[in-house]
Amino acid sequence: MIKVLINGYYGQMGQVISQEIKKDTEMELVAGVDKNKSNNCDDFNIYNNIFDCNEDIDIIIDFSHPSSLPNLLKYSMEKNIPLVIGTTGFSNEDIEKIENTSKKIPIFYSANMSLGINVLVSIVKDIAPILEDSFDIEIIEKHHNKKIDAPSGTAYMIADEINKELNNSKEYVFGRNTKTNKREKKEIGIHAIRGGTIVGEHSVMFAGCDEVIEIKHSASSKKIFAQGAIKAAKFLYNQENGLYNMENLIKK
Ligand SMILES: NC(=O)C1=CN([C@@H]2O[C@H](COP(=O)(O)OP(=O)(O)OC[C@H]3O[C@@H](n4cnc5c(N)ncnc54)[C@H](OP(=O)(O)O)[C@@H]3O)[C@@H](O)[C@H]2O)C=CC1
Ligand SMILES: O=C(O)C1=N[C@H](C(=O)O)C[C@H](O)C1
Repeated sequence: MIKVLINGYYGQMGQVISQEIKKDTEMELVAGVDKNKSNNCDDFNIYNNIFDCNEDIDIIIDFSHPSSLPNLLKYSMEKNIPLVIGTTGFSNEDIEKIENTSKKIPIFYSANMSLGINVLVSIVKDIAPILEDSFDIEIIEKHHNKKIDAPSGTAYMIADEINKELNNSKEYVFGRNTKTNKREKKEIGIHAIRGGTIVGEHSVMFAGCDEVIEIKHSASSKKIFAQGAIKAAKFLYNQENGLYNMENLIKK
């Protein structure tokens, strides 16, 4: 059995992942970490501080908050435990720290663990260079009203992947709000909507003259992310040090 610690255990994702692990025959949840909240549940301990955990852990799954990153990386590195990160809202410096730490332990990082979004990314990467000359690119994401970061990690990931295909020629414009400037060709517009219980929607629009192509992914349950994170954890368990993402998982 692969022994798992969930960081962000009492969060929405932490709870769904915990339920999914309970149904899994190859994995066992042995500890949880969450800020401010600790309860001794029936089967295992929940810690406020990851450094209080001395359990035997095979893999850590993190869906929490960027503030958790320094301790998470330090603990995983000191104990030599592979780490799956699903948290979003990281700064460029945070991403650099993740990259550096992945030279010492295996790390899997993806802002979106669903198969569908990762297929969407590969489609838009293919068509962006064909459409670039005559179509404007806009990304619209919609999420629940409890989401902290905006725009979503996935919206950034989609924009970055498109931009790489276009030789980083694009600039991002977030939520248009101007009375004096019209849209420029070099822009990718990124727009965030927050409301109710929307699980997660991402739409990439290529708007041309008299025609529009819109490619959209809609999540109707958090289970798709939890199941993706569990697959990622099983994949990462056998990997060498390095930074992995959904592309590595899908292509394996
Ligand atoms: N990659 C993917 O596929 C997906 C990524 N996400 C991302 O995962 C993250 C969590 O999402 P979600 O579960 O909905 O959010 P929640 O706010 O419901 O859960 C986060 C949990 O982490 C806790 N937390 C906050 N800071 C720390 C810390 N320093 N150490 C340990 N725990 C901490 C929070 O406590 P408190 O409430 O007290 O602050 C909360 O219990 C977000 O960044 C979200 O964008 C979400 C879905 C899919
Ligand atoms: O906070 C969420 O809920 C989600 N966050 C991720 C993101 O920021 O892209 C992924 C998913 O869309 C759900």
